[in-house]
Amino acid sequence: MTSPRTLLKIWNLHPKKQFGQNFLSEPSTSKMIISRSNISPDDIILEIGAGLGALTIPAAGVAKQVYALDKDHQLIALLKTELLAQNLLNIELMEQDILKFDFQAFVNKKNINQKLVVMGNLPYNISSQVLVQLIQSRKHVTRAVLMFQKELALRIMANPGVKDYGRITAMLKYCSDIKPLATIKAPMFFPKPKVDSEVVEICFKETPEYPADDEAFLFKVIKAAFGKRRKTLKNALSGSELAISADTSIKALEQAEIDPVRRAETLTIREFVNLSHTLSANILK
Ligand SMILES: C[S@@+](CC[C@H](N)C(=O)[O-])C[C@H]1O[C@@H](n2cnc3c(N)ncnc32)[C@H](O)[C@@H]1O
Repeated sequence: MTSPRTLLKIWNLHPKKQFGQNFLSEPSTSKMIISRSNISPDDIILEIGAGLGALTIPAAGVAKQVYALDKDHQLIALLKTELLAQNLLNIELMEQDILKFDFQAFVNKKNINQKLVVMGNLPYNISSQVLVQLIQSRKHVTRAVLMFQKELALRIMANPGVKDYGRITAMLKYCSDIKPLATIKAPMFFPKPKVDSEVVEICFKETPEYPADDEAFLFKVIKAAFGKRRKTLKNALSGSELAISADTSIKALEQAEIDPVRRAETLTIREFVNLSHTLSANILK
């Protein structure tokens, strides 16, 4: 594999900071990630941010099919040429912004009748948005193997009671199991980022352990609760876009057996689900 630095130089390109372009530069790192990802020959992969193909090419060596998207028109042109030269037939490149990607329309168009495995070394600036999008589209996704900046990876794996536990942590806990697969040190990328990265596997559950009657409302409650992190739950909820009074907030919290002066980061998923039920009952009254 030609190094990212050389390849970009040949094409007279520079890494684009605004697209979070830090490319994996060691083939052995890519191989290790693919091997820990446990891809099977039946898997259909959707890769977010193909870049120069560091994960795309080894993934295609194992999976049935890889659909790889990137927003950068110039990188798509570069990678298309590289893939043609290598005669790789089970990769389809798509010039596409993941934040505008419609999973339902995609599986319909490609006539895909199985859940996708999502992969990606995510651009750091859109990592959280992509996670929310995956949670909302998870009926099409069996699992996701994603690389994040270490700090975000630690946040999404945090447990209730610690500072790192936040809105996306709680949403993921509701519907998935997460485990770390590998730490990738900053010098393994070109250009070298300031921090290390972590590869994590997010396995979406068929059914949540504590299913909410209305998942969209549960996610609104979680967002409201974490909206004002330093406030107690009664104040965070009543001052939020749920537009409820302090009385309703206290009543719903008490009915869910949650002390109104607790803070969002102390709530388990079970408590969030109960709270979404008591809040909705009080709002509908
Ligand atoms: C961190 S690089 C990873 C590249 C490659 N997968 C690797 O590991 O070397 C992130 C890639 O995502 C692409 N990207 C950035 N924003 C995107 C978006 N909104 N939608 C799709 N791709 C995006 C960038 O152009 C870049 O190629």
